[in-house]
Amino acid sequence: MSNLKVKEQIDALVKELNEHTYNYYVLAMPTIADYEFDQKLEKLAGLEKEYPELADPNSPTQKVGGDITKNFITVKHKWPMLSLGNTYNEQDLRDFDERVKKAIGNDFEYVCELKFDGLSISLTYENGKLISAVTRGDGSQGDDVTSNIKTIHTIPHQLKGKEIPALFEIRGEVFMHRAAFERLNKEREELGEIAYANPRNFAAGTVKMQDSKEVAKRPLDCFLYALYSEKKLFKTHWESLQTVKKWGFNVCEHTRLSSDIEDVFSFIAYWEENRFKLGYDIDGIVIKVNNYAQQHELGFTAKSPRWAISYKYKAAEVQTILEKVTYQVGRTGAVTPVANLKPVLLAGTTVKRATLHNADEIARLGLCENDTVFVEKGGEIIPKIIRVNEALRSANPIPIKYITACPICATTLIRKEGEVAFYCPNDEGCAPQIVGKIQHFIGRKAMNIDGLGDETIEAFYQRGLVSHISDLYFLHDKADELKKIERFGEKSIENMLKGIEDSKQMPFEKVLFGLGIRYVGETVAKKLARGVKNIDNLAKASLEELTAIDEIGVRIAESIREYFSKPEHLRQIELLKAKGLKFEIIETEIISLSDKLAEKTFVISGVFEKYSREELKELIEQNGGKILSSISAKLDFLVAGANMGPSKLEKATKLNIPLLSEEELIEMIG
Ligand SMILES: NC(=O)c1ccc[n+]([C@@H]2O[C@H](COP(=O)([O-])OP(=O)(O)OC[C@H]3O[C@@H](n4cnc5c(N)ncnc54)[C@H](O)[C@@H]3O)[C@@H](O)[C@H]2O)c1
Ligand SMILES: [Zn+2]
Repeated sequence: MSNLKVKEQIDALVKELNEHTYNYYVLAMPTIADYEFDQKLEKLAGLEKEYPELADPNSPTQKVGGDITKNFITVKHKWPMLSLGNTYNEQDLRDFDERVKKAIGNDFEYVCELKFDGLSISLTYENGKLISAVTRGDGSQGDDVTSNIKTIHTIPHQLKGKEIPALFEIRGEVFMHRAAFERLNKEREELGEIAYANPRNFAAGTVKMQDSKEVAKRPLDCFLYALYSEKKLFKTHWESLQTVKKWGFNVCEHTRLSSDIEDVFSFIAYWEENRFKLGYDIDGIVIKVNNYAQQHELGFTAKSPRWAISYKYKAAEVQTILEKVTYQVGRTGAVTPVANLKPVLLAGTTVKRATLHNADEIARLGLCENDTVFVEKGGEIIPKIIRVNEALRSANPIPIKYITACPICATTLIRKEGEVAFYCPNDEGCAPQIVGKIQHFIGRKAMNIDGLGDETIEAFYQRGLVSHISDLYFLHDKADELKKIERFGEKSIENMLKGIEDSKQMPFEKVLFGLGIRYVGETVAKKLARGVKNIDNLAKASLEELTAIDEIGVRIAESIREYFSKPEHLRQIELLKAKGLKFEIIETEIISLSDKLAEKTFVISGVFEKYSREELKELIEQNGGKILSSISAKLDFLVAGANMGPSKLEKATKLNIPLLSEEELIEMIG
């Protein structure tokens, strides 16, 4: 090959891999499988080795992938946070073992650990107290996400015990249990929000959120797996793991000390079989030379330690036949295609269905009727179709055509610009949408109506008793018809009617959430309720007015405008109002406590320890102060908490605006 050709190949690979790295770490939306990514990376490394003079110093083989955001303070790592070399096969691992032996002889042990599929975090403890938590970032510096990490229950804020070193760093992996992922992702889907592809992406997205209160609502966990300190505390990694466990850290129990590579292979084989029984995802195992002095002897490459390697599992996959594609219609009208498969055993469970996400996915796969497809069960709970086995395709394949009309009500589907999902716009006449909306309204997080369940709503709808939310409040006139429903006794009817009556006392924010406006989830409903005070203000608010409210973006604002443009929605609201539901917030009247802050203006930003932002706002107003929405020369004080955006800080400094801590503000009020 000519040098020019090689250079072209290297450049193309560098460009492609950098794009994938961006998709993976920054967008959290990889477009190729890890295995394929790693194959390409290996190919690049091979070319660079053969033609070192053509290598690009910016090559992804030379640096740790990751991102640093502008939303957090950047912190330099005391010890770089590196990646790990990886392999997918036995021979590579034997080669690794040989390299180690060549360097340090035969007298050593390995520690085998699970390779948790989350994101790495570095925690620093001073005098037993957690003082900072930083992401890997680009390996030499990362984001300070301390207040978010403090919401993780298994990470101790204060260590107990005597022999704890004054200063040390401990590293581990933040992840989300599969069950929590499934539950939260389902909630997101129901709200019409984009679902996360897997628990790792969900965990990574959560750690980088701006509001720690939101982070606290999403259950994350963390396993610790490496200790760093200036002083030599232990001789071996194994010893350090046993000890940090006693200090109160969560160390995974599935860790093994192996005296040779054969034992490592049995650990690998065991977890290849059993990994799906764990409540969380792993993507392989990690093997580390146990003795620290030997680790030191082996050293590092630019990107990873020479004393450790990961053995990654290829995602479990199997071939089967696509029997047909069916379509589900959700509460918001979104139509989701589902692949119905010839049942097949995969990683211990029988798979009959696989998600197809949307029309683009069907096109990407190029699916045809009766295709033989490869189904993969990665970390994800719902298996997915990876690709088609084209060799087994019939001579005249018929491509799967995404439906153009709703499978339930036959209305022509629409797709909004910039969105991937098709919708059935017939929200007033399409059964799953009608039933789904009422089910959402009565749900635990919305109106929480006692004595009513999803199946009852379905039965009521079938009998023509309800087709709108407001119909629930007319049920008391229909006692005779209710009695005719099987297994629906007098007592149940009474309970239900009481539940419905009681729901009239639910606060505005719950009613607003219950209406099921697309993108208006629980938290958004709360912010809106506080921002607009009542439904009439919301109905007439312009896009600008809506987006001026804390955390309300254009997408949500547009969805609200659209909701109120429909006469039927307005009619429903009038009916519900007439029935006595709450459509305005009960102002916790601003009780004037003092005028100590009179004529002073404040902006509150960041996360606070003692009070929520809302509480601080209330305190300021009760003492005569005024809240402004943005930093300008007019501003008197910036009340600054943790995790405040650096750009805000910069602006305030430029304009010479004094910063106040939570305590200082409280002191001012006295
Ligand atoms: N599909 C794509 O588009 C794409 C793009 C970029 C990267 N990737 C994937 O990401 C990988 C590279 O990511 P990486 O640099 O984070 O490497 P890695 O994830 O393969 O290995 C290093 C990481 O493993 C984690 N880890 C989990 N358990 C551990 C344990 N017990 N001990 C030590 N570390 C443990 C740590 O977070 C550490 O940072 C590649 O192998 C590739 O498959 C995929
Ligand atoms: Zn429909």
